[in-house]
Amino acid sequence: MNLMLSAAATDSAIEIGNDVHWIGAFDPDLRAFDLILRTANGTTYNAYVVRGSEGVAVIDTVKEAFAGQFFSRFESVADYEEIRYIVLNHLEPDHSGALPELMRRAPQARLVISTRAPMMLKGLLKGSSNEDDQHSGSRVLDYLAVGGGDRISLGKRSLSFLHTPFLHWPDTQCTWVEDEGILFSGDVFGCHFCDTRLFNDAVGDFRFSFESYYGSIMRPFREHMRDALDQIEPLPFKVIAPAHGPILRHTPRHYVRRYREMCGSTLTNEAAATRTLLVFYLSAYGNTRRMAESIAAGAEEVDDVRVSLYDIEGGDILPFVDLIEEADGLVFGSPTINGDAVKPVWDLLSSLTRVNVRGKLAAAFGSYGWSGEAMPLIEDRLRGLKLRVPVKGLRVKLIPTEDELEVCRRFGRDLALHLTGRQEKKPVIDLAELS
Ligand SMILES: Cc1cc2nc3c(=O)[nH]c(=O)nc-3n(C[C@H](O)[C@H](O)[C@H](O)COP(=O)(O)O)c2cc1C
Repeated sequence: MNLMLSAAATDSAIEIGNDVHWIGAFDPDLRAFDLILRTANGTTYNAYVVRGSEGVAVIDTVKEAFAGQFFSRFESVADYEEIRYIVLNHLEPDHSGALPELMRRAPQARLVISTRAPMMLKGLLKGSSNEDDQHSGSRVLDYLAVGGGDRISLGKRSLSFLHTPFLHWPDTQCTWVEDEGILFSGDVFGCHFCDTRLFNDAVGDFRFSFESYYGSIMRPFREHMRDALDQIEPLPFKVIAPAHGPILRHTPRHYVRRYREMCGSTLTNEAAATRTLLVFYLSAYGNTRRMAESIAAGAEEVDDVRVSLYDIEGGDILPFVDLIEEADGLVFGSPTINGDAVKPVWDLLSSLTRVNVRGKLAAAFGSYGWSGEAMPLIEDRLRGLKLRVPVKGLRVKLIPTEDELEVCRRFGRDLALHLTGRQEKKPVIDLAELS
């Protein structure tokens, strides 16, 4: 069966509840989303229209290139003059792309955004170049900013809002249609999976995509996710209508439960009371390895600190992401090769964008021959990732001597003491300056 052909043939709205329709777009050819997420069979941009006794509300739009599908589907169930509200659950361009044109077609409509959205609205619309768009852009700034618990009315039916910021943009919110039990959850519970059968009980198996979307997009914000789930779980929802992928009408609570599991603690750390310090390194000739071992040994001397030492040469770095998320301190060691740190270290540091590492303690070290760029470059990256780098990094020229290994041991001890808040006043000797 060619699922995409059937989609192309019918650009009409799909009913998802009583007077509630999906008017989104299918994008079956997309293979990489936002540069970071690979998709197996594309994605959908989900937009919806909710009818009340006094007009309709549109919830989200689609990516600009797919506006044709969106407008056709809208026109199959409503007229532009009927639109009272255009609700954007967040302003990301894949959901706001058709907004300027929709505002032009429905000049009476009021834009409804979260209280965190106005600061970004102007920035998103300033790209409009022709006069009409400029005009709609300035109109768009006449918005209604809503917070948690606020309500807008369509006569007998009303829409209310959940304040769920940072999932995954600062301005994200969810929209709740109580009488139908439909939660329009934005990107939460979404995934990149394109199947025109649209509902979770009708489409192919999309679990891999649901999980990887959480892992790449939502995971860095898991504290915010827990707050959002606290608000979502008590709702008597029958349908969850996310902004991408299948609409969850069959056992939607399973997906909420899965999110709760995924945003819980990833590990069972037997020594939960201790602080954890992870030391990652690579070493071609054993010099950085000797430094790593001495650093780990020094950290081990401090009570209540559990130290783990990992050689990341050639291995898969993904398993470390869970460990990193749970750890209190991270230390990275690399020799300098051709004026840089080596690739597995950069790969591991790149993977840190998948988790929230802000504020964790971090440090860098490594052996070098003459220029020694690796350590300062790693340190810069750690600071860029908003890690805390309280102890200056450590470099040893070529093979570490016993004295230099002793400095490494003190460096490790110093880091561990910082983790426990018991740091000593005396700073570690700066080997880079001695050599
Ligand atoms: C191919 C190659 C390139 C290197 N490039 C540099 C460099 O650009 N700057 C530098 O300071 N050291 C450079 N070195 C020296 C290493 O950093 C030095 O030998 C270091 O002690 C190796 O540490 P390891 O045993 O932990 O791998 C280079 C070494 C190799 C083998």
